[in-house]
Amino acid sequence: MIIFIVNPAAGHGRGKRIYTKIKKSTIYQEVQSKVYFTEYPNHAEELATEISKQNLENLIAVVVIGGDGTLHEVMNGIDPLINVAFIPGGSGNDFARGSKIKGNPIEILRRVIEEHSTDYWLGKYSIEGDKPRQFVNSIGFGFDAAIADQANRAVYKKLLNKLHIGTVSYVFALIQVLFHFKPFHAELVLDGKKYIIDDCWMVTITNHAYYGGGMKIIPTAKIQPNNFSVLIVDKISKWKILGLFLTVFSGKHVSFKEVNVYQAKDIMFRAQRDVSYQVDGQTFKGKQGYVTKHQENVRILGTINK
Ligand SMILES: Nc1ncnc2c1ncn2[C@@H]1O[C@H](COP(=O)(O)OP(=O)(O)OP(=O)(O)O)[C@@H](O)[C@H]1O
Repeated sequence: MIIFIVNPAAGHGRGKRIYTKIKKSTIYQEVQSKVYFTEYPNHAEELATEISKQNLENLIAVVVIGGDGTLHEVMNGIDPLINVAFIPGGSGNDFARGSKIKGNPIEILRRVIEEHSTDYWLGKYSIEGDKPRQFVNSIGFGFDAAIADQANRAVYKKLLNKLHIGTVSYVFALIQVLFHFKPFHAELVLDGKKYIIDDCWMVTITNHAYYGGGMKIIPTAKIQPNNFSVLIVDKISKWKILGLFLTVFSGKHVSFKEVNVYQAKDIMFRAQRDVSYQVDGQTFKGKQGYVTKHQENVRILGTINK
């Protein structure tokens, strides 16, 4: 049996269109299934929690159709022993890029039924000592999160998304944030080693290479149990940060002298003031975060086996 959790609003209706297409396929008729549609923010998490309480012996996987935000919610509600699959229907879809989920939705569903899988290690994070939650792709503090925050709140985003040029809203937001952003003082502890960052622009902690809808934020980042890849940008000029965002799609930005990449499993971040941070694309404000790699793996179905 397969349980679908569909966010009909993801990707401006793409989630719903994908499920409609799947429903008409022959492979869908071959397998017993149940579907839940999300109706509001955090509903996917509630549904995943409910599903986890049911004793479903013949469950192959919970298949998420939506964006990275929906997957983030499901991962925070689901029992880690339940297999999860992801059919990208959002606007960013970085998890699909990072975990090699390729092909059209029917092909992905076929691989789910054939139980092609990849092990995946989530990140665990706690902000200001709050109850830990999990992230799928990345958590990042500073300039990039401020851009995402600005874009998420901007009135022009909806319009540009409708015109299918949503990325342009990030360019507008980048320019807006660039004018008023002030680097901050931060302290970072990577596996016990302390780093003082005087003019910190951003710190990003990732489970795989992709971010922000296809940017190769840390090109060398690999899915693995032991470490995150951590990117620090400091002491950079406003002009050069523009250059950084132009080269991030190719991954060439990591050769800038202001960009440093580390590997670490336990990370403590503390800024001197509240800064923007993003978790799997959702933006917030905070000062202090603790991030650690999840010990247990989850099994992601529908991937292209390596
Ligand atoms: N029925 C609904 N109507 C409106 N919003 C919803 C609904 N169901 C869920 N949501 C919210 O939609 C938001 C966006 O979902 P999601 O991140 O999956 O898609 P996306 O933003 O299009 O894709 P991506 O994160 O890959 O860019 C989530 O915050 C989720 O809580």
